[in-house]
Amino acid sequence: MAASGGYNYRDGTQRSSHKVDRPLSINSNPKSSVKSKALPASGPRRNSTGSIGGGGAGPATSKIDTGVPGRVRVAVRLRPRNAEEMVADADFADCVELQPELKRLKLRKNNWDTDTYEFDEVLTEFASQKRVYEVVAKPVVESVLEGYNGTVMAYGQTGTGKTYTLGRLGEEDTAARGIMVRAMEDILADVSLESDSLSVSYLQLYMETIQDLLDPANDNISIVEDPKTGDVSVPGASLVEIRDHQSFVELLRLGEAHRFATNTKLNTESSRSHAILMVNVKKSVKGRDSALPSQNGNNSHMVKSLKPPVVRKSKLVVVDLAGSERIDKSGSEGHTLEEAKSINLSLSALGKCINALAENSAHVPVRDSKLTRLLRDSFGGTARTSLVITIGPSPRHRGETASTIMFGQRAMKVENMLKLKEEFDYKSLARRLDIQLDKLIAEHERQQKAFEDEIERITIEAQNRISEVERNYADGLEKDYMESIKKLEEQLVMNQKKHGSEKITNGPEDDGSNVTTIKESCRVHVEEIDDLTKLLQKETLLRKAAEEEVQNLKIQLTQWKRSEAAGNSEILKLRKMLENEEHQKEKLEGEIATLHSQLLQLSFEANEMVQVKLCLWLVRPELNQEMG
Ligand SMILES: Nc1ncnc2c1ncn2[C@@H]1O[C@H](COP(=O)(O)OP(=O)(O)OP(=O)(O)O)[C@@H](O)[C@H]1O
Repeated sequence: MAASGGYNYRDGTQRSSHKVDRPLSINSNPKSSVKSKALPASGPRRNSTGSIGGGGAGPATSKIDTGVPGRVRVAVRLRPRNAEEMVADADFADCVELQPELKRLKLRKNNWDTDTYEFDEVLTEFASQKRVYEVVAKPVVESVLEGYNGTVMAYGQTGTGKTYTLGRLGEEDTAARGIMVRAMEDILADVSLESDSLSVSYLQLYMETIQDLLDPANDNISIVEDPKTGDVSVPGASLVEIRDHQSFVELLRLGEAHRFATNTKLNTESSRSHAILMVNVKKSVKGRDSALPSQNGNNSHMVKSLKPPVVRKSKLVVVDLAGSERIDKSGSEGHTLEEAKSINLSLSALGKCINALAENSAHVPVRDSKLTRLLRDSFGGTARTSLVITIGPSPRHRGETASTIMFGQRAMKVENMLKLKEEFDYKSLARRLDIQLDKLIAEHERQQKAFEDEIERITIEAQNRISEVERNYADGLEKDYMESIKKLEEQLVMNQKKHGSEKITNGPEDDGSNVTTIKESCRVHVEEIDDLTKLLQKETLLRKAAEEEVQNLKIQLTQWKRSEAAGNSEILKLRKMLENEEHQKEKLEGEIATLHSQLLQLSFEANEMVQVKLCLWLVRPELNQEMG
C-alpha cells in the first residue's frame, strides 16, 4: 500500500492524519563498541522479605521488601535473507556472524575485522518460534504466574521480524505461533478460571497518542501512575476477560487489524505504531492462611477464616515496537515522515532512559515520552524484563544493525528489582465471611427447628403416655371396683339365702354358725381390699415414673436453649472481629495517605529551597561564595 497524506490500518482502511508536536530526534548510533560480558542469570527467587507480613492491612508484602535483583535479559535474533536480499546481496557476505553456542555475535567492520558482542541468547536464522519463545519469553511468563510483573519487548529495524517473533497467530501452522499466543497458552494452562482471573488490554501508541486496539474509537487514553506503589496503568483501556485460547486469538486478530501499518521501502506491511499487549493475571495463593496458628487451639477454623486470603496481581506486558530505521532508509515522506519522526522520538527517549539506567545516572528521563512512561516498570522498575533485538543479515543495513546491537548491549546493563505483587484480598474475605455467616445462621435455624420439632414430638408422646396410664388406671380401678361390688352383692345374696334357709330349718334361734359365715365373708372382703390397694400402689408408681420422664425432658429442653444462646453470642463475637479488621485496614490506609502527603510537602519544600539558593547564587554570586 502506497504511503500518502493519511495513514493506513492493517485491515486496509485509511484514516486522517495526526499532528506531530515535537521535533525529530535521530536514533542514536554511538561509535563506541561496548563489549559487555553476559551477567549471571538472576531469576526471581522468593526471599524472606517477599513473604506475607504480620497481618496488617494493605499490601501483603512486608514494608522492608526491596525485591530481588533481576537484570534485563537480551536475546538477539537474525532474520533469514528475504527474496530481495537474495538478489541484491548475492555477492556479499552477511554483515553478522553468529556463534550461538558461545552466545556471541560478530559484526563485520570490513573484510578482515569484526567486533564481538555477547548476549544472553543468540538465535540464528534457523531458530524455531518454539525455541525463541522458550528462551526469550517463557521465564518471564513463569515469573508472572508466580506473582511478578513481566515484560517481553522486541526492538529492531523495520522488517527484521519483531511482529513475526511476537504477534504471529499461526492458525494454519501452529509451529509458526509467536510469543503472544504461546504465552497465553501457558498462562491458561496454569490458572484456574474458577478462582483466578485473566484479562487483556491491547493498545497502540501512535504519534504520542494511546489508542485502544480493541475499541479504536477510544483514542485518547491517559496513563495513570499510582502514587502509593508507582504502578502504571491505563484505566481508560478496554479490559476483556479471557476464558479460552480461541477468544484470545480473536482479540489479537481484531487488534492487529486496527494497527497502523504502511508500505515502506523496507517492509510492505510496516507497523507504524508501538503495540502494547497487557495481560493481567489475578491468582489466589492457596494454602497460605492455613499455616497460621490458632490463638487458643480451639476454634482454629474460625481463626483461619478470619485471615484475609492472599492474591497475586501481576501483569505481563508484550511490546512490539515500531521499526527503528533511519528516516532516509525507510523512504518516508509527507505524513509518513511525521510518523517516522514520532517513532524515532519515542525510541530515542527509550534509548536515553536505558543509557541513564545502564550508567546508574541519578536522573532517568522517564517523562520525555509516553512510551517511557508506559514502560517505567519494565526498565529500572519491579518487572522481570526480556528484550529480543531483531536484526537483518544485509550488509547494506550494517549501520542500523550496529545501532540495534548497541541498544541491546546497553539494555543488558539495566538492573530491575523484582517485587512480588501480593496483597490481602479484603473484599473476598468479607464475601467469604458473609457466606459463612449466612451458612451458620441457616444451620442454626435448621437445628433450632429440628430441636423444637423433637421437643414437640417428645411432649406429645409423654402426654399421650400419661393420658394412657391415667386412662388405664381409671379403667382398672373402675373394673376392679365394679367386680368387687358385684362379688360383694353376690356374697350378700348367697348369705341372705343361706341365712333364710337355716332359719326355716333350725327355727329362729342362732347357733353361732351364722356369725362364722359373716366373719368369713369379711375376711374375703379384706383380702380383696388388700389386692385393690396393691394395684393402686402399682399404678401410682407407674404415674411417678412417667412424671419423672417428663421432668427430664424439660431439663434437656432448658439445656438446649442455653447452648443456642451461646451460639448466638459466638456469631456476635465474629461480627465484632470482622468490624475491627475493617476498621484497622481503614486506619492504616489513612496513615499511608498522610505519610504520602507529608512526603510530597517535604519534597516541595526541598525543591523550593534549592530554587531560592539558585536565585541567590545567580543574583549575588559573591554572597554565595562568602556563605560557602
Ligand atoms: N525469522 C524469520 N523467518 C522467516 N521470515 C521472517 C522472519 N522474521 C521476519 N520474517 C518475515 O519478514 C517480514 C517482516 O517481518 P515483520 O513484519 O515481523 O518485521 P517487523 O520488524 O515487525 O517490521 P516493522 O517494524 O516494519 O513492523 C515478514 O514478511 C516476515 O514474515
